[in-house]
This record gives sequence, structure tokens and C-alpha cells, in this order.
Amino acid sequence: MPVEEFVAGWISGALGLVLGHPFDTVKVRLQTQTTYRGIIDCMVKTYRHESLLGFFKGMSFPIASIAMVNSVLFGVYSNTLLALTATSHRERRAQPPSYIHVFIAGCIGGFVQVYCLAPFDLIKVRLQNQTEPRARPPGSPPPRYRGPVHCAVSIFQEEGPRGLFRGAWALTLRDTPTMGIYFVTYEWLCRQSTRDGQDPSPARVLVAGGFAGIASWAVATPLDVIKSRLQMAGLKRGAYRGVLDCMVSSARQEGLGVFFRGLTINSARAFPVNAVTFLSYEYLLRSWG
Ligand SMILES: CN(C)C(=N)NCCC[C@H](N)C(=O)O
Repeated sequence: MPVEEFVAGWISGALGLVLGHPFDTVKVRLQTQTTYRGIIDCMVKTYRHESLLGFFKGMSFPIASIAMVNSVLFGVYSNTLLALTATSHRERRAQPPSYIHVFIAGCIGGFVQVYCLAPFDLIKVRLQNQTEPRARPPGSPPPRYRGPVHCAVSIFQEEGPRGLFRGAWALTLRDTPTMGIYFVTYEWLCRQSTRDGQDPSPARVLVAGGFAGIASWAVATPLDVIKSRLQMAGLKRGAYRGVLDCMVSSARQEGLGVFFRGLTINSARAFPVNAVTFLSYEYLLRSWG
């Protein structure tokens, strides 16, 4: 099994992650807290209350973990395409795989990465939702979690081992089809106005990667809202009975618009993150021959 796709996926995931983390913090807060009037209000309050560091809360942990998850996604995707089409990454421009093969490989990559992603994503969401400033006024209560390890241990102790996989089912429903859409959009945009057999230019890779991110997140946002709520719900026992219950009670209480909460910020984040992810992934693999 070629491993360079896994390594390139890890490095490109880390680069994309640093760029996108501030957007991600605002998105998670908008989806799970009702104290903000919108993106700007959330950014202003976060900055005033927590300084610039507030936007980077919980980032060190995703760099190590979510970048590893990106490596699983790209590695499994590329190796599934190899199994389906018998072409390696460098042969695929000359012999492009069909879109159905790209879609299937993307879905399989998305499905496999969920089980690495679920505990890491849960910890990230819980840490991002802690709004206490770093320098706390004397006498104010400490944040519930002191950091990623403390958060993981507390969830394990309070909610059991299954607690670490809270929201995993919503994550599976979110990521399996959307990763298929992600890779199909990328391939389709790369192939437009690139001559057969040639590598797409860096500008085309950036645009194709950016729009692949936006297209997949547009489809993923409703289940992303549900996933984040189920992950936070572990703190309030018995809040939701499952994915469907969370969907129905969120829609009843807040209207159908709730499913699109975070869509604008998700799209603004998705373009630069995925443009950089695909550009670095493609160029690392090309430079390794
Ligand atoms: C809709 N979904 C879940 C995705 N398209 N995921 C793939 C993009 C991964 C990238 N690190 C990001 O966070 O945007």
C-alpha cells in the first residue's frame, strides 16, 4: 500500500487546519450557543472577552489529531482508487478514473476517517465552547476542562468509553456522502480546461480545492449542526435521544433555519482551508516523484 498519500495528507491537513481554525471556533459557537447575533457579533465578543487567542482555542490538539485524520482520508481515498482502477496517483492524469469510482473512493475514505475523527472532534468542540477568558477575574469559576487530555479523561469518567464517540453516527451520516462529493467536485473542476493527460496549474488546484470544500460543506452543514449539538448534549444528561430526535426538536424550537446555522462561516472557512490542503497535497506528491 503506497504510504506517501498518507504523509502528504497529514502535512496538507495541518496547513489547512491552522488557516481555518479561527473560522471553525466561530462556527462551533454559532451552532451550539444562542448568545450571539451573528458572525460579526461572535467575532467581536470572542475578541473582547478572550483576545485573539480565543479564536485559536483547542488548536494544538487538532493539529496532531485532525491532520492525522486528513492523512487517513487522503490515504484511504487514494488507495481505494488504486484498488478500483489499478492506477497510482501519478498515473491518474493520463488515465483519469471515472467519477463514479472517485465518488465511491471518497465515500469509503470519509467512512473510515470518521472512526478516527469522532473522539478528536468531540474534544475540539467541547474545548471551543469554553468561553472563559484566559486571564480569569479572581473568584470566577475555572473552565470545566483544563485541556485536551483532561477533557478526554473527564468525558471517559463521566460519560463512559462510548461518551468519547458521542455524535459519531451523525458524523458518519455527514462525512460518508459528502467526502464523495468533495473529491468528485475537485476532480471535475481540475479536469475543466486542463488538457487531457496534463497536471492542472497551481491556480486551478487552488480554485478546485476551494470549491470542493464549499460544495461539500454546503451539503454537510445540516448534519454538522446536529453533530455539534449531540456532542455538547452529553453535558446535559438526556437532552436528545438520537440524531432524529435532535433534528426534530431543533427544528421545532428554532425553525428550519437552524440547519443552515454556520453555513456562511463554514463556506468562508472551507475555501482557503481546502485550497491549501489540495495544493500542498498535490505538490508534495509531485515533488516525491
Ligand atoms: C464536508 N466535509 C466534512 C468535508 N469536506 N471534509 C473534508 C474537508 C476536510 C478539511 N480539513 C476541512 O475541514 O474543510
